[in-house]
Amino acid sequence: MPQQPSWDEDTSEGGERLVGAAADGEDLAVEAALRPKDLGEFVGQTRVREQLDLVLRAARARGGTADHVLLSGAPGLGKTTLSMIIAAEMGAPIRITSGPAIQHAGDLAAILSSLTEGEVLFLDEIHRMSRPAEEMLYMAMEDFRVDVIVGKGPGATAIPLELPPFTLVGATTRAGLLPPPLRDRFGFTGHMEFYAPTELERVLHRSAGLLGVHMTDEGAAEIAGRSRGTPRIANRLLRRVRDYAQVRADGVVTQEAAARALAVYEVDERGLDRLDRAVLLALLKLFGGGPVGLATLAVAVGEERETVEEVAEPFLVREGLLARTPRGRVATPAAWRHLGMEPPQQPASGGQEGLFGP
Ligand SMILES: Nc1ncnc2c1ncn2[C@@H]1O[C@H](COP(=O)(O)OP(=O)(O)OP(=O)(O)O)[C@@H](O)[C@H]1O
Repeated sequence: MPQQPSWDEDTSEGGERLVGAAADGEDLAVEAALRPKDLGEFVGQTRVREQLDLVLRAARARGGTADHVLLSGAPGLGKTTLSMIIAAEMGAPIRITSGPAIQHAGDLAAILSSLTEGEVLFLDEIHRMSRPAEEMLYMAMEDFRVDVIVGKGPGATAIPLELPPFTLVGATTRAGLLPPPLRDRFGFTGHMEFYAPTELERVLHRSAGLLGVHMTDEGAAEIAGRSRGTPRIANRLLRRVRDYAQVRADGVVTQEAAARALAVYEVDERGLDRLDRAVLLALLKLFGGGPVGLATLAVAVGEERETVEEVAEPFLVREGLLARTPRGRVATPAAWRHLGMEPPQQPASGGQEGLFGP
């Protein structure tokens, strides 16, 4: 059974890796300038964009606020950007917070009671909110009302507080993590997909234009192919290639400059970095392609078990280069080919016929 990688895992050390999907300090500094401002500028995600366009147009035509929106998908695919676009398209202000920042129901009550009519509340990592806050949110979403508890013990009283209508935009890496009562209160759920290389090329051309970087189509294609389907990574790689082009070339991001620059940073043509390749190499060279247990594999690459499992594996699984099986980790034929080796004729010991089948 192929495993569904969980995007949460890909974030753990994301900020420290050039190909990590979580935002690092530099990303945060430049991302504001690169964010598309309306749905027309937002590249890709055709289905979500069309569905959202209908939701927003209908709300505008009714002169009301838009339904609550849930956006699910891996980090760096544009959930924050989309929430800002929702606010802009509705001509409404936006308040941004996150699940981990709301640990007490009182924190949430304070935010909700200060919202203005029609305001968009963006709640990132909504699955990480505390239980009491979550329960308060149910009522706020449905009835635009919260009960503020005053006092403690038997003398505690609930004071109802009316809220102005608002639009909650929740973001989560996995919609499945949300309790059904919360999930059901969203009028619309958009699933963000990884971007196709041609879409990332458009993201890159747009960013290059905004950053004043000269880039050829081939240069964009070279970076797009290494960006792991993620606009945040594409923009980050673009900045590193721009540096290289400035210092070692004539400032233009060509295919050659991009390939050379990303070789310096050890990001290969498929977007694998040093750690990803070390895991695959150990699997192929030391264990004949597996199956091998995670702990053994981690020792072989000199990394913590969690680092291999949470940082390297999700992308390798997603790319179809590695499979997690009940008997251990197994390299697929694509992994052998990616590292320039011939896959064995017979399945590696352990009967992985499925992987080597026709
Ligand atoms: N569809 C898109 N078109 C153009 N640029 C995009 C698009 N999606 C994302 N980006 C760019 O990628 C960067 C990261 O996007 P964003 O912060 O919205 O991702 P996110 O899904 O909210 O990530 P996280 O879950 O880590 O908060 C933004 O700076 C934005 O410029």
